Amino acid sequence: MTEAQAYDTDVFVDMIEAFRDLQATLCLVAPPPEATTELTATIEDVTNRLKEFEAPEGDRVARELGLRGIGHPVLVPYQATDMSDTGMLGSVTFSYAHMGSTNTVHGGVITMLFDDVLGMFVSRKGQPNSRTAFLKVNYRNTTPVNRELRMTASIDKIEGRKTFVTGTLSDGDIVCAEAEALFVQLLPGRP
Ligand SMILES: CCCCCCCCCCCC(=O)SCCNC(=O)CCNC(=O)[C@H](O)C(C)(C)COP(=O)(O)OP(=O)(O)OC[C@H]1O[C@@H](n2cnc3c(N)ncnc32)[C@H](O)[C@@H]1OP(=O)(O)O
Repeated sequence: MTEAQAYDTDVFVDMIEAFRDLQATLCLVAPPPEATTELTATIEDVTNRLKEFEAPEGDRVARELGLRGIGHPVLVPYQATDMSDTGMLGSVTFSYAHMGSTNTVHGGVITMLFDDVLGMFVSRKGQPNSRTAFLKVNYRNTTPVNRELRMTASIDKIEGRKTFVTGTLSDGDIVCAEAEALFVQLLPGRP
């Protein structure tokens, strides 16, 4: 993105934050039918207004790679707080939008987070243009929503086009989930 577009990116992230708040709030309410119908129309109005700004692949802000997890409406926003060539530390706070059973995070969302975080780390410190070949997640304990959790990622081995990585998600001293994954760098010319 150009410098002029960087400001617009910040404004876009504000909109995504507002959308995330909507998603989390939707998981907490029980509106009566009349209010639901009225709110549905309001959401449809917003969607139709946004459609006026549809853009070609490459110009879409949510797909801006540097913003992954933060500028994307579905991915989980996380912060990478420290990154070396072989390891990464980060933090993440899940919201009510990510809830499976009461106040705990849906397992599929945790797997999505690992795919995104480990994929980002492989792109930056392993081999760019890699895709997930496998991703195994062990759920060790339930994962709470609305609590800052710690993430780690590390590159264990690189063999040819293959980067083997592991990751953890912890609540203080409690390991919530662990992941191991293989990312394979695409052959030249592969879309
Ligand atoms: C800065 C901002 C960043 C931004 C960063 C953005 C981060 C985003 C992260 C999201 C990442 C995704 O979700 S990606 C989307 C989900 N994943 C996919 O859709 C991938 C679908 N699968 C594929 O496209 C393909 O199977 C590939 C690319 C994974 C591999 O195909 P290929 O290139 O033809 O390679 P292939 O010859 O089959 O395999 C190469 C080597 O890997 C091994 N291998 C391949 N698959 C496996 C497997 N499942 N389990 C074990 N080993 C495997 C082979 O045995 C071989 O080993 P050897 O004989 O060489 O020893």
